[in-house]
Amino acid sequence: MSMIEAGSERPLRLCWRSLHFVKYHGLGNDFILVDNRDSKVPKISPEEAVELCNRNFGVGGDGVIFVLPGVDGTDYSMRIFNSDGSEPEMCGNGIRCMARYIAKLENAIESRSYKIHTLAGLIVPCVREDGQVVVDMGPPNLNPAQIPTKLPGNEKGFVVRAPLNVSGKTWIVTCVSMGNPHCVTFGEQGTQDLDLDALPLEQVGPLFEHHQMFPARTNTEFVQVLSPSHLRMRVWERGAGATLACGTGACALLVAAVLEQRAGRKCRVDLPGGPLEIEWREDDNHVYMTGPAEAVFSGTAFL
Ligand SMILES: N[C@@H](CCC[C@H](N)C(=O)O)C(=O)O
Repeated sequence: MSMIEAGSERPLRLCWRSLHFVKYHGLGNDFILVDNRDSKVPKISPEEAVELCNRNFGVGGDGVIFVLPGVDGTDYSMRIFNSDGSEPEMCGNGIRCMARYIAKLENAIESRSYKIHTLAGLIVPCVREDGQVVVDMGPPNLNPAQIPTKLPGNEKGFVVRAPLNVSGKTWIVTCVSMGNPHCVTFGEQGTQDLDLDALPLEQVGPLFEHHQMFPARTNTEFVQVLSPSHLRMRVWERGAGATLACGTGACALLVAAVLEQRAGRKCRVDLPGGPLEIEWREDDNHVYMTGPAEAVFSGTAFL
């Protein structure tokens, strides 16, 4: 028999199982981290992740990240469930948090790199002694079919400065995958600069996320160019909504800014939660992200 708790649609559980977790954040993009090294299967379901991420009825977070055993010679594997229960291929702020968590679990006392298998391929974070984490995010993918987007590529086959009609307004967008899909815009057609503070993100964000041109939905970065080495962004994340930071998004916007000849290959990217240093190196075509990741608290959740 189940009873309904006052003020919620949730049945009152008469028995439950417990789950140890550690809460981390990367510039305010916050995650519930689970030590899942004893199993190849995540300890909780996507539905339970939705409950855990609820900021009133659960722990609260933008996602749940699992530290799983490595495969094919990697040290570990990462899987993540967004706060809506969907599973993205990669998570930039999240992998910095995971690297710090692994260093804690291993009682690492010096700088250490980890080979981590993800659904986006091999990602290599390095925890520095100052606590900053440098992540080799791999190469960007500009192939429209693999981003994926239905927007047509230009003469080089890339979606760069393409028009996208969003509820009657034409935005100019560049699409990049960092293992997960990103739609980057510097503003509407015919406008010079995007006023990020005036942007109605809660209204316009979902229109991009669920746009028919993005069969797997998309993360969307709205960008202001402060200088050729200094960018500012707000983000509407696929499966999480408006977040304070998006690491893969910061990488995608740097690539888009270079392709649109708005910035150089090494930039400071200001997100609402703080700055990241992003570099798209010509020698290996990889994107590198440097930023913090902090543990906030640990606890036991009841499921
Ligand atoms: N905030 C993350 C991105 C997490 C996944 C994203 N919501 C998606 O569904 O692709 C980051 O820092 O990259």
